[in-house]
Amino acid sequence: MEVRNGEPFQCPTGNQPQALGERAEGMETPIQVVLRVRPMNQAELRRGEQSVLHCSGPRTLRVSPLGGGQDVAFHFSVVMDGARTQDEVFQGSGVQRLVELALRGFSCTAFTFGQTGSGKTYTLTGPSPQGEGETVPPSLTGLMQRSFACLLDKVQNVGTPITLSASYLEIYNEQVRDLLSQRPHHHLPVRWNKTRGFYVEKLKAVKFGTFEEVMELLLEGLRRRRSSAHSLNEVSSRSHALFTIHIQCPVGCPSRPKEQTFGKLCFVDLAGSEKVAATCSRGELMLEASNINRSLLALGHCISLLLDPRQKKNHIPYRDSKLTRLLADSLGGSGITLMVACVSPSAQSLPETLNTLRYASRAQRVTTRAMPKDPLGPQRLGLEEEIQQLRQENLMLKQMLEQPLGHRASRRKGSRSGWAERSLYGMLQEFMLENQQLREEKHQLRSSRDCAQKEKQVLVQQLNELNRRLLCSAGRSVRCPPQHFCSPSLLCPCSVSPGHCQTPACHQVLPPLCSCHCNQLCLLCYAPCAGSQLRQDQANQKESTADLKHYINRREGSLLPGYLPSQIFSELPPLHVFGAQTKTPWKMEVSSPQVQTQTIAPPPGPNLKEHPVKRKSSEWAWAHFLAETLAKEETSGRASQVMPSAPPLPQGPCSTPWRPGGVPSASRMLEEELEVLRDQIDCTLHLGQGKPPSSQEKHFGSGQHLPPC
Ligand SMILES: Nc1ncnc2c1ncn2[C@@H]1O[C@H](COP(=O)(O)OP(=O)(O)OP(=O)(O)O)[C@@H](O)[C@H]1O
Repeated sequence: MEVRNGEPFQCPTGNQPQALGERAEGMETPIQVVLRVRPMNQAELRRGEQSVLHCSGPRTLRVSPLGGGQDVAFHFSVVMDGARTQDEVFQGSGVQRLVELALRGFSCTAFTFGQTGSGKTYTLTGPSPQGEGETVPPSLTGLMQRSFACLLDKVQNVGTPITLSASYLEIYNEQVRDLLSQRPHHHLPVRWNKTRGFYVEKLKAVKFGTFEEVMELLLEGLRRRRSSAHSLNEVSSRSHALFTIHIQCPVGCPSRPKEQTFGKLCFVDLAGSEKVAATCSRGELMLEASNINRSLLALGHCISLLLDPRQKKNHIPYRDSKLTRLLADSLGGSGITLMVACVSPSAQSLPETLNTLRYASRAQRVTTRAMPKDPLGPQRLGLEEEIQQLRQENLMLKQMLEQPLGHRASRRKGSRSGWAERSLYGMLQEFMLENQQLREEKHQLRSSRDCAQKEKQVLVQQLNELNRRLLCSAGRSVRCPPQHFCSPSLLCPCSVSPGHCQTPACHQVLPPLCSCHCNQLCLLCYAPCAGSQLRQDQANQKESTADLKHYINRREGSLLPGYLPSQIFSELPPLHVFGAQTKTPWKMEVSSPQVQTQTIAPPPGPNLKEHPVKRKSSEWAWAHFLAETLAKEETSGRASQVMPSAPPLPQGPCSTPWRPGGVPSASRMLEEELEVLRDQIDCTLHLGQGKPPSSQEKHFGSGQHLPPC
């Protein structure tokens, strides 16, 4: 391959688009590039600018730089200078061949490219109408009008009904507008699918059958197309415009008699690249110029990548702009493309002209694999039917989604989509039910946990109380000698830290454990009990002791003057001393809902009869102890011993005179009396426990402990 100007050069072979059509389909075919040089316009002539472009042949353009530099040659399929008429351009550019290929089902594109004011719109549509209602002279009409006429002429000659329709859109500031719509400012989205490639959704396609109809559509779009004036062009297009004719040929068409074809002929009038400084664009013009240049840059980038076969197989960034998306098929797909590069001969425009020439040189090396628009032929019919079915199914599913759930589930039984839907909704319902069950289970577990915690608190409280009782029982298991009653080594734990709790509420819960001073602590918190109650109890204790002393003296005093009672009372545990010894007052009476304080009826005595205070079990425990001691001493004969330290017998009336030798009978009487007293005490104590005393407990001996509380 020959290399010119540093780039590979493929020698043009005349009317290449026509040669393309004669070649086999599916072959790699380069983009055909026609270069048109417009004549110098009035402004350039007024400024006296020189021409730097020279056509040295039908396919060669030479650029002669100012200052006498070396000429640079560019070669294209066709090169046309400014003297060529519109008809010559149409005849020589190969557009007619494009029309033929479009009728055979190919997707054909002719687009113009160049800087602003270089003649692109002029080449495609001719000069702008000079006034309202003015039409372009037939001699000046562009490639489009001539192509329309050519197409309609061929269609009429085919003899079979061919459906023609046209759409016209512009890409203005990267927004697609329908130029045939009554709402041209409404933006249309660009979509893609496998069968159509990129396409504009909801783009209006208007059927036509005559030249007048299609010209009406063209003029309608041209009127709506955005254009503005700047320093280089009074009527400068500010958008890329795509006018597309859709050609639908039925089966039996001479070109492809066995299949239906869908050809396309698209004319693209690109907005011109421009330097903002040169056009003095400001505001909206500058924004438009920015968008135009950006999209043209994306187009040039795609073309550059399409030059490399490896890149072409990988990824071409068509999505960089709306323009490249809509030209994707024409550039790298199955279309046939003709590019008309327009340049100005003026030396002032040389930099932009060189850019256009380089751009066009690259573009003509891009190849497409030309294929009819509908290569599948009959298979397409089946695909279309399937597409139609899928569309209906899609529509149906959309309607079902809009319906209520229950109604939806009951419908469409037996169909595949209905089965899938039922499965999904069934699973959803199952999950919801399971979720609800788990929530309820969680709630129940929480309730059980709370109950267990409360139960645990109660059990811990009970355990503490049992521990306390156990410790108290352990401290009480060794009987204290009267003189060391509740010695410190045997103190129950509550006595270790007396006085730490002054809360009286818990002091009334449990019965007294024993008669030691641990009894005078709170059974729950081990705090000392209230002082007023202690004083009362001390008083009661004194009275109880006095009553007992009096009772014994009354019965035995005359027989054993000054001995037995005095000994007994000298050994009495200092109940009254406890209160005096301890600074903290003690409480002796403990009551609870379960165990009520038991009153004991004392033996009648001089003071007891009218004694208003009832005896408590703790008090009578003392009496029980004293009586038991007395009985033991009487039995062991200690009663004959005389205690010098014994206090004198109390003096008082005595109904029974004392007789020598009467001690045994008196002892027996006393023993009987003590037995009665013992029974009463036992009964009282067992009543405090809520059970009757056993026979064994009823006759516990002197060496036995007091029954547990
Ligand atoms: N071959 C030609 N013969 C005579 N006049 C021409 C030719 N080409 C262009 N002109 C004139 O040059 C002016 C600019 O042309 P045109 O509007 O087609 O440029 P353009 O490339 O489309 O510019 P833009 O990109 O700004 O739209 C117009 O007045 C047009 O009539």
